[in-house]
Amino acid sequence: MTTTATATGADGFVEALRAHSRRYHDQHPFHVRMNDGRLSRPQIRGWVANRFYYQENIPRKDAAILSNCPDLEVRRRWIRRILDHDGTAAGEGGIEAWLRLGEAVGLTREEVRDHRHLVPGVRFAVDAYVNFARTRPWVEAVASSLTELFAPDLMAARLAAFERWYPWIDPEGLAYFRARLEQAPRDCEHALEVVTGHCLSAESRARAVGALSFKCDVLWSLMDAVDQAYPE
Ligand SMILES: O=C(O)c1cc(C(=O)O)c2c(n1)C(=O)C(=O)c1cc(C(=O)O)[nH]c1-2
Repeated sequence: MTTTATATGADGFVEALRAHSRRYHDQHPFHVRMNDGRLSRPQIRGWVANRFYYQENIPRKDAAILSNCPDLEVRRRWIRRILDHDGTAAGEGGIEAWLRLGEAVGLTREEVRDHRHLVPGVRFAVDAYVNFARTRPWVEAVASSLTELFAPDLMAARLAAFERWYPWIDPEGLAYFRARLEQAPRDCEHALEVVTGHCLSAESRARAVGALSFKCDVLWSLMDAVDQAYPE
């Protein structure tokens, strides 16, 4: 990508980050087919079961960022992400909402939780993301979360597509995506504030852009693995 070359001035930096929308997984052929209503029930089920591994690892990724972050004020806000996914009691939170999505598409909670459908490429992609957050400087890990800048448009399109093309899925099962429509903009506003506040040199900006590029690869690889496992 040529985007790293433009990661110099403050405006150019944000522009270089936003330019990654061109590499976002909304353009992956599997997502395109999903939003065009062209996926079969087994394909939808395969995606939901595999994406669960991403969902359950997001809070572990965020805990890794917290453990590496020396800034009290950042931690105070970042911790909210873990609570959003884990909830604060049984029956709450994003992971629970994803399990309900699983039930709505015809999967038992057990078969989603025990990873029997999880394919190696999805495991590798998600594990790479968690390892990145554990081992890279925390600001880079924050930058890698910025794919969420592009997520709300995809969530809105996905909600509309599911209601239109997949009427066999109980709309109540889509609550996870509705919640993300509000959570993602709040989360990425904070992440962008952290990244623009900490990355002041050309070098640190290039590293942040590189981190976002890596994350685009994580999401794309995840979709490649699902696409290959559940062919048309
Ligand atoms: O369904 C999607 O397309 C999608 C994408 C992303 C993303 O762009 O990383 C996230 C989510 N969903 C999501 O639900 C979520 O909680 C989330 C957390 C993060 C992150 O990197 O911290 N990304 C995403």
